[in-house]
Amino acid sequence: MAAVNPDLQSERDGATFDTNKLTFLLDGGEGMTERRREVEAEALADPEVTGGPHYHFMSRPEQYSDAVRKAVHYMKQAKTGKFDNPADAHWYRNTLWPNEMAPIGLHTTMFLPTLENNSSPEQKEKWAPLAKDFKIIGTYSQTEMGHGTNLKALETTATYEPELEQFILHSPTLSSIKWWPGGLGKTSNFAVVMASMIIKGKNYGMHPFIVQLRSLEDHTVITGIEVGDIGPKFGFNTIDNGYLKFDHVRIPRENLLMKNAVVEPDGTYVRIAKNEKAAYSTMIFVRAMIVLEVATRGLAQACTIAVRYSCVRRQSELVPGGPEPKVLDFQTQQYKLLPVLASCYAYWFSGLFIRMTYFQINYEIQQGNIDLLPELHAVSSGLKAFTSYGSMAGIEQCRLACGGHGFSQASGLPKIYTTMTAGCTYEGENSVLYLQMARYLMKSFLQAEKGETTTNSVAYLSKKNLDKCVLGATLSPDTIIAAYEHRAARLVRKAGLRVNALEAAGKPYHEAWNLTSVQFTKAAEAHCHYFVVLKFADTLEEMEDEAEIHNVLLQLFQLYACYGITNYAADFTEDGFMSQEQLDMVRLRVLDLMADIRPNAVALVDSFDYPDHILGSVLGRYDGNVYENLYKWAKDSPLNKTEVHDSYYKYLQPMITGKSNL
Ligand SMILES: CCCCCCC/C=C/C(=O)SCCNC(=O)CCNC(=O)[C@H](O)C(C)(C)COP(=O)(O)OP(=O)(O)OC[C@H]1O[C@@H](n2cnc3c(N)ncnc32)[C@H](O)[C@@H]1OP(=O)(O)O
Ligand SMILES: Cc1cc2nc3c(=O)[nH]c(=O)nc-3n(C[C@H](O)[C@H](O)[C@H](O)COP(=O)(O)OP(=O)(O)OC[C@H]3O[C@@H](n4cnc5c(N)ncnc54)[C@H](O)[C@@H]3O)c2cc1C
Repeated sequence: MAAVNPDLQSERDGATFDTNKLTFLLDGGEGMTERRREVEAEALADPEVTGGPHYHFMSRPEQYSDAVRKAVHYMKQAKTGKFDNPADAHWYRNTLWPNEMAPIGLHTTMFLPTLENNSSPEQKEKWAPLAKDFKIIGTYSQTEMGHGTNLKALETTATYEPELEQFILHSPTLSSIKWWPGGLGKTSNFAVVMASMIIKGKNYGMHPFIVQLRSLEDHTVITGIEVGDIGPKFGFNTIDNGYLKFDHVRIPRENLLMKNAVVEPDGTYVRIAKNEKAAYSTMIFVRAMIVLEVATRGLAQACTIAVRYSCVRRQSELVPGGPEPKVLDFQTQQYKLLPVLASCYAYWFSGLFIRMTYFQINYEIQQGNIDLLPELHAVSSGLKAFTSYGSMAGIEQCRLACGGHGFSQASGLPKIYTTMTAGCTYEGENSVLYLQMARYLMKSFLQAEKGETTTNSVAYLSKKNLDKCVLGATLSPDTIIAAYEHRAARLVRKAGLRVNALEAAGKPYHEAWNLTSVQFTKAAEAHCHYFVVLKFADTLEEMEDEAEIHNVLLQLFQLYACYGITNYAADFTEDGFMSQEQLDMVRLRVLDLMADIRPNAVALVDSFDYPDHILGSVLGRYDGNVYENLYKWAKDSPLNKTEVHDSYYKYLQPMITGKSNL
């Protein structure tokens, strides 16, 4: 391994805490870190994983094809049983497809979970082993060209025919063509298809059906089905997001996944699930996972790259006539990066929380207790929206902080950005999800107005909130939480009262709601912000005695909270809750906290523990040897394969010399 750039080494030498210990906390324990590192090390040593053509120097068809090669490698490994622990599989996949979507990504994240959670026991026994063993490869096909958000308006029909005990799948219009599902275009031979079920002329709404799309012998498309790739996108080059059109395709009655609703042979419809939105369960699962796995990890990688590079990059003067400083020593550079780094830690702890909560509540739901489903739906929707937007903005900030080299694919940042930003749209567009959370907030507000106690994430709505902020220079977590509670409660209340007032003035509820929806999305955002602050504070409180780590995490917590207050100053001050003096103090504390955190900046990103292969960045290399590797990168560019490019002979030569050597 090459020697570490002394500018980076000095940062590591100056850190006040042991990065390994912080890594353990982030991973959920020392044992988890060790196992992750083992899986990554094994993958990194495998030429099938790290070899192959250079991602950025391939065309899109080549990128897809190479991703399929890797998929086959993954499936062969998985078939040996080595990934029976889902976490192992996850680490392996992250190393195999760094910041890329795998062509079989939907198979593992949505197809298999839907089979497992929406099938009857007999169906699960039939389909899950086939999917687990990759004997069938599937995707989750819900969105249509005309509708992704409004699931009640999905047009694909599944019409039951009792005589033959079959459903007939059909795409009646252009807008009903399934559009976007990952891995649908070329890779999958099966899909869970969400279609409106019609029995004897009655529409029972969206239900999941398992449908074969392609032959298991030669991958040819099943008669009556048209399927293909939807073409180049903003990112996601390695995955074949697809379209799918049905022309009266017949499937057996048993292909309706029947955990939540059964259709008997004579066409009698029997609903089993207690909640009519039971068919939406896979979306909750994925939203809960996106917080940590997509939003936070993407941001953590971007922070790693930008912070390391900012300690290697020297530019301009800090002391007149003095040596060029590391750019991270400029206060403005710290202001670009350190609040983003603090938000990354904040999201991380919320991500761990929602992942754990999902499994706890889902277990209850599986036992038949659905009391906490609305809370889970609201929190997972809100956090998905809040963290994916914050990460998208943060990654872009990291790219800008890298100056010109940030614009090069060599930085790794464009790929991280385009992959991550899709998370603001898929699995529920962010505004739509904030509005789902807002429905929950409105209901909770009405409960609180009636004097009822609200619980869980909205417990603060029925509490007596402070009228005046008591935040002082010590920035104690309790006073910070109280300030965020006050802001969220006030915005929720203001929006709720406006709905009531508009209704009292004669507007129908739906109109009053739409006229308040901007306020409500802001209230939902404020609620999520409060929640993320709260979970960060909880983490600090639960930490065992690791004083050095506690100190630096407390600084990050305070920076996250203070930066949030300065960014949304009006929300905290306009009702007289926070004084101008307190706001001024908070603004200055942001600057002080950045100075406190600055010496640990590299250690804080090193603690994310990303191998260079996953970062895929010349700027963010662990060894900091940026310039020699930028030079090498340029030399490897396909345009440099020949001294004179073909286009010269084709176009320039005839113009310049009047002749052509072609
Ligand atoms: C780990 C990384 C993996 C990355 C890969 C991911 C690749 C991407 C895949 C996809 O994008 S798959 C497609 C995802 N699609 C969506 O997310 C669609 C978004 N739309 C919706 O979720 C819904 O349509 C809607 C916006 C929630 C509205 O639905 P609907 O019109 O049916 O609702 P209403 O009749 O208005 O009722 C709302 C009512 O229902 C409750 N509710 C909504 N969703 C759920 C749910 N999932 N679980 C439980 N309850 C739900 C909601 O709270 C309302 O309740 P009340 O307020 O009426 O009590
Ligand atoms: C990369 C990627 C991968 C995807 N993978 C899959 C997949 O594997 N399977 C699958 O089934 N789907 C997939 N999708 C589709 C995805 O789930 C939808 O695109 C997403 O749910 C948004 O729906 P839409 O496209 O209909 O947006 P629209 O709803 O058309 O959004 C357009 C605008 O309208 C606004 N809007 C819509 N409804 C409302 C409302 N009720 N109130 C206020 N504003 C509203 C939105 O906020 C947005 O600003 C994928 C999409 C992408 C980009």
